[in-house]
Amino acid sequence: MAGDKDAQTAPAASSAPAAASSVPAAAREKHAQLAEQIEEHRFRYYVKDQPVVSDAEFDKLLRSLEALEDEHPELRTPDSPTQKVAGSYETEFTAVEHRERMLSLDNAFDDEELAAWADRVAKEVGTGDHHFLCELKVDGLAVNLTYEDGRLTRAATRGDGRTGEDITPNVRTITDIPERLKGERIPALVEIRGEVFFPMEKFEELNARLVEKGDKPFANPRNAAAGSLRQKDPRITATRPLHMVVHGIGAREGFDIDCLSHAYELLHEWGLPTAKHNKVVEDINGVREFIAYFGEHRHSVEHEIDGVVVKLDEIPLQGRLGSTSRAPRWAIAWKYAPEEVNTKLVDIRVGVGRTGRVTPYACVEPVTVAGSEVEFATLHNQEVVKAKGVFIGDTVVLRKAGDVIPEILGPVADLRDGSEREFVMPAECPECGTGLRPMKEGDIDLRCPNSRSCPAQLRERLFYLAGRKCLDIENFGYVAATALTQPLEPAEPPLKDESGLFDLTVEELLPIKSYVLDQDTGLPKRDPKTGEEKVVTFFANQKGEAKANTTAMLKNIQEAKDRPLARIITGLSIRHVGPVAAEALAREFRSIERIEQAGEEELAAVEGVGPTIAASLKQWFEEDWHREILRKWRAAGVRMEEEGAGDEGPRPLEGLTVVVTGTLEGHTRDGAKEALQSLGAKVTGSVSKKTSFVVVGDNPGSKYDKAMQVKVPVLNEEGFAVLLEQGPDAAREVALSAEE
Ligand SMILES: NC(=O)c1ccc[n+]([C@@H]2O[C@H](COP(=O)([O-])OP(=O)(O)OC[C@H]3O[C@@H](n4cnc5c(N)ncnc54)[C@H](O)[C@@H]3O)[C@@H](O)[C@H]2O)c1
Ligand SMILES: [Zn+2]
Repeated sequence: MAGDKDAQTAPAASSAPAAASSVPAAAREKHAQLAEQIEEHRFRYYVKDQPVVSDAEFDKLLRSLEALEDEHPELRTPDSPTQKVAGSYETEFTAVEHRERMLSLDNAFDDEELAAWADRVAKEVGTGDHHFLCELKVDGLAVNLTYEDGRLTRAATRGDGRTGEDITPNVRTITDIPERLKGERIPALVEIRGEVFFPMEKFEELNARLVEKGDKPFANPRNAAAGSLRQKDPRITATRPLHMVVHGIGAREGFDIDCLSHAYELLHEWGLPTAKHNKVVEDINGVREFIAYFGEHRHSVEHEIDGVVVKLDEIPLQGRLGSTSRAPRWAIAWKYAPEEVNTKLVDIRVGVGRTGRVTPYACVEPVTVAGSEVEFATLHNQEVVKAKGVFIGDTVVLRKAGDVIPEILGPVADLRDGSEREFVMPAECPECGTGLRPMKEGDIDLRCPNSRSCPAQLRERLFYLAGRKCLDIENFGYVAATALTQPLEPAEPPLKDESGLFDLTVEELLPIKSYVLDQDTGLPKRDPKTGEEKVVTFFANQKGEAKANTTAMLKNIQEAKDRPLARIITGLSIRHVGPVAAEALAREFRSIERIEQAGEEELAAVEGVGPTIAASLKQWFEEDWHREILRKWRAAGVRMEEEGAGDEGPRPLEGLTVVVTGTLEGHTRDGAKEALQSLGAKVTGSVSKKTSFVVVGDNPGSKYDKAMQVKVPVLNEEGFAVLLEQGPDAAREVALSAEE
């Protein structure tokens, strides 16, 4: 084996140039170099579980080698990396032979290659009926499970396809994998192939644990799966949340099957973890649909996927197509655009948000991933930075999944040279210099407590207030927010907090000169030509008159006074009070004044509010300058009440607290709620002694029992109508009361 391994790391030696070769020396040398690099990467990937390049980079190397061999077929010797499944390495595990070879897969990188493969299949299998089985390509590591008379007797990694590593004790710790198959038609022998994976949502936790112990964190979940499974001590494997998905069958005895898809059904009955999303389709269009569908729903699958594997479903036809030394001809892998890339973590800086939260973020060497260029990635808080085990200067794996904001998965620890340094959370706000602190005991997040005049917080608040979720003021973006709160000139900004927003005059705006700040970093943008910080006169034109946008902005600000109450509340940037809570508050209290007057418990009882938000609201109203904002806005004519709140009809149910449960005929749940609320009742979600009535429809559930327990009057459909039409006294008379 040792000799074998040497040959793996120096393939050029074994394919020494034949004297009369027509291949130019340069091409030969290039080939040798590429082959060596590839073998090195494979070793790091398969044996050390610590690759130093991304899969995309690796695939590119392999493709270049293939291209070179296309050009000079003489270079395509049997020991070229293009012809082999992977390396045969000597490792800490006992080597075991697979009964049937475990192969890799050929790739299709575009529709043309996919269609060419489907055509080739059709040609080879003749005119007969055939189907394509579409499977998801699970991103993990391949294992081979041998079951003899239904008992798991061995588990192995893929290795070079013929010989793998014996990892039986480790695999026995995976709960998905049955020790014994159950059910009928259990064969004398069957090799089950599948992919072991590590769930994304558990990944951060694992790295945090490793870092705490002083061990190297993993760069991504795939490496975590491989590294967890390939542990010398299976007790360590047992602590890792590994799962498996079955994706193939190897050698078998006493097990005749016509289609792979049918075989999976049987495997499922035996208790094996088969895939949930497989689909048999008629033709290449069906394949395309499957690929397109999961391209869009990639992240609603329970494991990471990096593509789709298309297989000929009919097993006899698979046999007719056969395999190359590396891959079956009856299957092909379609790879989605990679979501993970490697890049350099140049720096970690901190940004200050609208509620004062100070968030570290990563500045990386710009890379393109999932179609867009990424320069920054959030790191959430100082604990997350520590838990991820990343240092400034590290090469890191950056992930951008769908619409999700980019994140750093982990460091490529094997590339460290000692120059990397740990991130230290600053003690002071980068924008106003105030000392940072947690707002209450136990908080991980550090905040800048200077919420009124910290320029970053004010700028962010104002930008949010003018934004879509709140006042939706057109022509009022990040530059306007910057210019109004921290201009270069004049020295006094027009706004020192948001109280004066509706009193702005055009005269105040015209002289303003300001930087253009980058929203991601809060730093001034620079002119690409001169390298100097950009300064703009944002509101005035060259003649010193108001720009059309400025006039429009001022007009839009005035119009925004009439936005619905919930949007005004959202715009106050009260901690924890997002649009949903603001809606609930507006619906329940119908005016800012009533919210201010409400007790903490009363606030907390509102569905969608709760104790955290209630406490935060109370705190907010305690600040003088917050109340000043409300006073000035009110004076400027901003709507502080729900429409119709002042002139509504009688509120006969004022003071009542009602719970609605089960389905009521003639009302939706919300409809019933609104009817009650419009008459002044408060509607809550949980029954207590303070509840005035519980309205029950069909299938009322536990709230009904609770009502009976605490002896709250219960109203059925009819009782509910009485309550709405005749009020609480009449309703009490028709209530179903608890049996004494
Ligand atoms: N970053 C690196 O340094 C490095 C080094 C070596 C390999 N790699 C990566 O490892 C991957 C491994 O290459 P490979 O040769 O195994 O080829 P591959 O991953 O492209 O395809 C073969 C493998 O896919 C897996 N698979 C997942 N779902 C499957 C399904 N439904 N049906 C069948 N098989 C399924 C099987 O384990 C099979 O062995 C590539 O993505 C490559 O980029 C990376
Ligand atoms: Zn600050």
